[in-house]
Amino acid sequence: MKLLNIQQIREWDAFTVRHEPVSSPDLMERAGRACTDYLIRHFSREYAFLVFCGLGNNGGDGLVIARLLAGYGYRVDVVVLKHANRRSDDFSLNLKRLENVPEVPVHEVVSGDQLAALPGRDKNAEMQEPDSGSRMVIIDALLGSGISKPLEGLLAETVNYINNSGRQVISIDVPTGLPADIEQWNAAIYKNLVTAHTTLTFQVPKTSFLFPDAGRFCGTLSVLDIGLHTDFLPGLSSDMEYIDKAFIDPLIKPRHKFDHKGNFGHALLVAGSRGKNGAAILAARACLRSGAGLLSVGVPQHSYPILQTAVPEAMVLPDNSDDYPVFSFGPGKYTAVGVGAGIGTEAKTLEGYKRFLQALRKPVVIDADGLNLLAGLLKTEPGFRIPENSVLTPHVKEFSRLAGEAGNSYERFHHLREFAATHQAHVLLKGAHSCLAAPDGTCYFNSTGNPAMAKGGSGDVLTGMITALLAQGYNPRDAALLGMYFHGKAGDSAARKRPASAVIASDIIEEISIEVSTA
Ligand SMILES: NC(=O)C1=CN([C@@H]2O[C@H](COP(=O)(O)OP(=O)(O)OC[C@H]3O[C@@H](n4cnc5c(N)ncnc54)[C@H](OP(=O)(O)O)[C@@H]3O)[C@@H](O)[C@H]2O)[C@@H](O)CC1
Ligand SMILES: Nc1ncnc2c1ncn2[C@@H]1O[C@H](COP(=O)(O)OP(=O)(O)O)[C@@H](O)[C@H]1O
Ligand SMILES: [K+]
Repeated sequence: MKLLNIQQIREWDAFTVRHEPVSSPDLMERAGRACTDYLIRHFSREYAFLVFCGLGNNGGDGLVIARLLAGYGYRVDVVVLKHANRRSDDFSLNLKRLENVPEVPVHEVVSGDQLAALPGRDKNAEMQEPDSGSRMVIIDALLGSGISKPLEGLLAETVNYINNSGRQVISIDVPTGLPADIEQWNAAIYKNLVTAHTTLTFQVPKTSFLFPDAGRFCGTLSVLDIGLHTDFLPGLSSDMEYIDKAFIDPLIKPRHKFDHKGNFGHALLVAGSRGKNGAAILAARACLRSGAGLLSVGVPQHSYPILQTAVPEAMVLPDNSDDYPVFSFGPGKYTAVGVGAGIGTEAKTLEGYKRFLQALRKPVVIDADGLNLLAGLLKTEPGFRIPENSVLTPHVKEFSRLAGEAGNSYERFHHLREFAATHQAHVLLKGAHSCLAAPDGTCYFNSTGNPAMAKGGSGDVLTGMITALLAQGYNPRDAALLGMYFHGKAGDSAARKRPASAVIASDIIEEISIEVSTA
């Protein structure tokens, strides 16, 4: 899915109105309907809703949601915040429609002192007397993608009220006060924003949601299809993609009846050192679960029995050293290589690693200490070149060793693009929305994964997965995208079986399933 800026989303909206055709109020109805469907799936009628509406179209969405929820028998109160004189036509129309639903009280707020009189203000009383009222959820439909400046006055006070309410907050389209385009975001200026538990956004994620500094205000993100006209998309230019099932499924190559292991490549992983054999084991298991035909693992000698025992499906290639790898073997006959997880940064490792990379003519994934050593090589040896067909998988700290520190996540994104282009490498910056930068400047943001994966060893699993995909003949871009997407998906499956804090990297491996899914 292409990622668009707000101007493009507005044009898409207008295109849909003209070409479907659909009236603008009907499109708003559709948006409100999609949110309501989500809400009734997630909340029983024991919950009540307090819907905060601004005077623009985001507020209009809130009014539709309130009307529809009431139709399903939920208790709903609406707060209309009179923060300006103007109101949008579709807002006015929906306020009129709500007049025909007498069971939904509408509270007009013109000044901050009225906030204290709103329903559900005393959460503690409700907790002590469970029968006295339903659990209340706040719907934030104050402002959406239309914000033009930082919030002040009544809007800022209301945002503050919402954030301190102790209630679950669900933002419609955009958390109020957050600029939707990352170019507009500036943490020093935008200080009054809703911090949502969930954001229900229309059609596409907004770019600011994907960067940690700004995206942290969104909570869990849910992208709702409101049926904007797909004919609009081919004519659009965007060098940012959001990777979802529709993008990924066509990339997957099927297996055929007469296939044999020789068709799926021979991967080589060079990983682990004394005290870090776990990295080699995790990468090796993940590699095998991701479809490599054969796997050899190059390890220092003390690791030999450990690997043979822990991963019987893999062959083990003992190095000419006891504690850490020195790359006494060459890149040889292998189809693809994964290098770096847990190898350490000893001088002898660096020496062997440099020779190894210079001789390498196969696709390679470089991770962890492999990246730290590479950062040193790029600094001390100006002529040193990253091998062709490389996929680099740094986390933020590793990336800053390669490309320098950045002041914020958007600046880091520019460094990422620049680095991928300069070195003609695919660089996958890991995080909540991992981002793959391709040498041609296109950036691909991941949609899968969750905080259960924030634990040592998750990255080693990703290395093993991408190595396997390269070994099977996927080009570096597709191997990195499939690895990134299915790694997150495996993490999501693992997190459905256990609390997030209890998920470990081995659980992610158990859930790896690289296939076209029906769900
Ligand atoms: N295609 C789609 O995806 C669809 C989108 N839809 C919905 O439309 C929403 C966008 O609606 P929108 O353009 O009316 O803008 P919205 O966010 O309601 O606010 C604008 C109002 O707020 C004002 N204002 C702004 N900043 C301010 C500030 N700091 N302080 C004070 N005032 C400020 C601004 O005033 P102005 O800047 O013009 O003076 C104007 O009056 C979108 O998020 C989604 O929910 C769906 O209904 C259908 C399909
Ligand atoms: N909050 C999160 N949401 C989604 N994915 C996450 C989150 N935290 C970590 N991950 C994923 O887990 C992996 C962690 O990798 P890394 O930091 O290299 O860990 P390690 O080196 O300890 O194995 C990355 O692929 C990252 O995208
Ligand atoms: K909002």
